Amino acid sequence: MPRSHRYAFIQGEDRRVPVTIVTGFLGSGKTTLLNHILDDPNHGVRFAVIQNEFDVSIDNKLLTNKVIDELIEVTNCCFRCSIRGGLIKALKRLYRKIKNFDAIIIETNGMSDPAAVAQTFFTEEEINTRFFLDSIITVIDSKNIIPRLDEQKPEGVVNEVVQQIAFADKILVNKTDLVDHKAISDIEARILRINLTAKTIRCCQSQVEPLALVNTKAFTLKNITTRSPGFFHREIKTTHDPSIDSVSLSFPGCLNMNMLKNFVHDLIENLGFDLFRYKGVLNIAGMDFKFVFQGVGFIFNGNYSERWPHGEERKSSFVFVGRNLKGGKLALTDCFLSCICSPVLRFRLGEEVLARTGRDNQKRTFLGRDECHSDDQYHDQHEDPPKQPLHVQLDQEQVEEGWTRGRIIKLWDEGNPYRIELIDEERSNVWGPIDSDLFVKKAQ
Ligand SMILES: Nc1nc2c(ncn2[C@@H]2O[C@H](COP(=O)(O)OP(=O)(O)OP(=O)(O)O)[C@@H](O)[C@H]2O)c(=O)[nH]1
Repeated sequence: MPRSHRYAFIQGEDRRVPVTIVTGFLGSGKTTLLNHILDDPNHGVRFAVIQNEFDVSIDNKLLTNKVIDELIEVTNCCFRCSIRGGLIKALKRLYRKIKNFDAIIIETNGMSDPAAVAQTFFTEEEINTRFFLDSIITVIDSKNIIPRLDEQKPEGVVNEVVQQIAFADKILVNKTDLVDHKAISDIEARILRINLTAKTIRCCQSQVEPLALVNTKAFTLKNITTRSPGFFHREIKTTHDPSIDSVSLSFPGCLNMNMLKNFVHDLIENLGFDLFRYKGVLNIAGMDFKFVFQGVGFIFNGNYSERWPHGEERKSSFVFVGRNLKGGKLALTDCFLSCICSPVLRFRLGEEVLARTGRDNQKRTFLGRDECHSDDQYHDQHEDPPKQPLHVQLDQEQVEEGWTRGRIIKLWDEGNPYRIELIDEERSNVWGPIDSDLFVKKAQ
């Protein structure tokens, strides 16, 4: 449906705007759902989106090029605190623009209590006159949900995942591609034990027909007060699980991609399951494109995305949320900061150097010529963001003795400080991954 033919939401006397709350644990697929709804050209609905972010704003950077009529970000002082105060302000800001959209989607931050968000629509008179709570949708990650449900919390601390399921009107059992049928049935049985009335929908990549989710009037006071008799009088608790913490930072400077690969690889291998969610946008030395990464547990995803706009300060930002990060908190920040490198290199274009290629001149320490792109390919590739998945190659243990004379033929080649043509029969090309004597040194 073309966007000029608006979907008629207003029926009868009720001219209020429907609000959908999307909740779900960290990394379950909420932003994926939002993107799916916003990308769908058929519904013709104009959306205002309110995103509740961690300390560092990264999610709106992941919602790139979307048709959003209003986007408001609500950043918490602490990633687990209630978003209510910020939400009320955001909704009031939307009063003035109410003609610009047909529906609102609120994406909560994964650790929020959906009941606290829902209460806003009943305790604030001003909000209740213009908006109504249409439904609470909880997205769950089929791969990780069971251990999260089974987690033993300290006395008085709520299990966020149980809360999110308990208050849902619809539950999207997402990431079904990562589990088998039996696991999905087990998950649905567990959901039923917590919430008897919510409709469950199995999906992959949060692919659910948008109009089955928005303006369905699935939220009813009868349901919520049956599930939670104290809903209206419920005190919003902010008792946090002390073992869950977040680390975030935004900092200037450019990062050496190869150092970063080593560090991220080790980090994920060591902390694995306890890393609930991590994401970031990084400024990689020698690259004109932002490197966007995100992950849940052991599943890491990273790629170059859009070009850094002219005039925008190139900064790196990241956020990690997990269990028992405390000890590693400083180490985590330090590791990122230790990957900052100087964009000014020690050697110049054309200069002769010694490249560390390994014993017997195997020349495979960095990169064989066949794997390097020709200059034409390089330029072609840079019209679009280069696709360089973050996977780890550099292992100091594997670097054997052996140096080969070569000539620098390119500076900052795909995140590597040097591309070197070796002076040998094959004239092989290798990358100098870090500007250090460990890898590239002055020719004698
Ligand atoms: N394999 C698989 N991956 C998925 C699926 N849905 C989402 N993902 C991936 O899971 C990761 C987290 O997805 P998001 O949509 O960002 O999750 P989120 O709930 O918004 O995360 P936070 O807001 O950070 O808590 C991303 O890397 C997605 O690409 C799915 O159905 N299958």
